[in-house]
Amino acid sequence: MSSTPAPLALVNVTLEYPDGDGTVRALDAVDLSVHGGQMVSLVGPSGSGKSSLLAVAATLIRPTHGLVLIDGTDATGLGDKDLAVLRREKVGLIFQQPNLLASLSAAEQLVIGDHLRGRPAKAARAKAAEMLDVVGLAPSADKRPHQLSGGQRQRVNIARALMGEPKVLLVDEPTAALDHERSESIVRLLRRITDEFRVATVMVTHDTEFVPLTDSVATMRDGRLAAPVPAAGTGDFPSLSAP
Ligand SMILES: Nc1ncnc2c1ncn2[C@@H]1O[C@H](COP(=O)(O)OP(=O)(O)OP(=O)(O)O)[C@@H](O)[C@H]1O
Repeated sequence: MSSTPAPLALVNVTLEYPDGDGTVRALDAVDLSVHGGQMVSLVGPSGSGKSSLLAVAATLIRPTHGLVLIDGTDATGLGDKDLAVLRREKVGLIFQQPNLLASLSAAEQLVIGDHLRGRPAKAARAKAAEMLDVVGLAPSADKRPHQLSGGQRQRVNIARALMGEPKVLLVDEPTAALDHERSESIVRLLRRITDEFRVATVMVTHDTEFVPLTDSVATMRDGRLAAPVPAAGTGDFPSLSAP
């Protein structure tokens, strides 16, 4: 066993939102630990707390109680500035909608936010080229969003999330806007990235057919998270062993 801390650990996390005179408990004593190279599917009915869990893990929302450990650092103990740095350096976020800027090329989408990391422009451009290559988009580096397919735009989104070499990748419904074939290739890409970069990945998904491509599946219900179970055998996925 390695003594390296899990890149992502939520310990007894509770999140309450104000609701009229009372509160809604969106997360209720959630424990989750994700290791480098591990990909966890997060499933559960609408309103069960999946987006809340991602937002807390991303340090975008502070939990009401509990600890959020990112690469061993307790995010709940940090001020806003340090939190922003931690997020930028350790966490990659991939939402359903790529949110790309219409006037920028694929490469420019990756470079534009990168100056906040203090990387020189030339190195940022080289990193962007490298990451576009990782997601199979090197030939499209100069294309703007309208010249790319939905799947390609999602690949740009993924490449952008990798620019800071994150330890944690949080992915919210990455295939919601895509057809079956493109959805499968996006989940396979996330699987490969998780393996190659040894990142700790949590993917919220409604597409349970892709769950077997991940290592384990954790189910949310009413803000409570059941302990993850192995994903293998949770669905019929004949092409699972294909590269
Ligand atoms: N900003 C908010 N203010 C008040 N209540 C909220 C807020 N955001 C979420 N909630 C409530 O918290 C609970 C969990 O919501 P959350 O969006 O995390 O669930 P979800 O599983 O992601 O749902 P979906 O699959 O529909 O996206 C729900 O009862 C929801 O109504």
